[in-house]
Amino acid sequence: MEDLSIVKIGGNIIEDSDALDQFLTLFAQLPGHKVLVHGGGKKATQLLPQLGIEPKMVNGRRITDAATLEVVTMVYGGLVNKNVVAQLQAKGINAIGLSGADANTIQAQKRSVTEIDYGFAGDVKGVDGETIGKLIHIGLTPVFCALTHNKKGQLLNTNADTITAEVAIGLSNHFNTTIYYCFELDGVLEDINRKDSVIKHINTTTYDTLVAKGIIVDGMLPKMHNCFHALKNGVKQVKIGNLGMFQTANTNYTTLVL
Ligand SMILES: Nc1ncnc2c1ncn2[C@@H]1O[C@H](COP(=O)(O)OP(=O)(O)O)[C@@H](O)[C@H]1O
Ligand SMILES: CC(=O)N[C@@H](CCC(=O)OP(=O)(O)O)C(=O)O
Repeated sequence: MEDLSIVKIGGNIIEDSDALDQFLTLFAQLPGHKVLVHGGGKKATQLLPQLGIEPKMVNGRRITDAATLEVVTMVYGGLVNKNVVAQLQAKGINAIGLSGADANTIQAQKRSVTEIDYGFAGDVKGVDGETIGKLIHIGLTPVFCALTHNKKGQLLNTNADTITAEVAIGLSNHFNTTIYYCFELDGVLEDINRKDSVIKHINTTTYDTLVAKGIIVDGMLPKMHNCFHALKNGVKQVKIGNLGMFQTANTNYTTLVL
């Protein structure tokens, strides 16, 4: 099987035009088959109050009422996705922007209501790895936003880290997949105030200790959960850090192991 890289770009990079340009240059240089997934949660959180809608997050996931769904559809599927695609085209990459509804690539179901009603938030049910693989084999580079659908006409908002893990799992029957979760730091840090305190390897046991010590918190919690889920379901490697670092001999990033 051929190798394939799935790269997730974090919200803080999307917000900074210079950092985004640098990131997309590195992504364009990445050899072999590749897929990009982007979020944009930060942009949505900034825009929602300007439109009179209060942003609400619980455990790193957005409570998505009907008005919020309209805004995130415009931001993730429109503004962010189309800008990223246009910038990749300018760098010689034949990118194609996709939501999960496009070519029915990612089906999801509305998250069931337990003690929290997340509204139009979607849990992924299935990924059509074969169709995504065909797009890749005709020379296209898929760029996924954080939107899925339920195949009954309803768009759903799905965490971009989850989309990354599920698309990687769906492609693992067709490629040897490696996930790179990229954000503004070099990896998971032992001390959030010391950028050089990167933890090089995390397994499920050390993860539990890091959570118990309060070292891994906030957005890092669902990200790490997605990392282990991917490794348990056919993804070969998961790395967290900075895309520039992965392309050098420097190993000062975080590698997840089971
Ligand atoms: N131990 C840690 N090391 C690094 N980042 C951490 C850690 N614990 C929590 N974080 C937070 O996780 C964030 C990245 O996850 P997330 O909020 O999902 O952002 P993104 O959209 O950039 O992927 C970091 O910006 C940081 O604030
Ligand atoms: C359901 C849910 O939480 N969806 C996320 C999707 C965007 C995202 O994940 O963006 P980042 O990766 O930049 O955080 C949200 O609306 O914030």
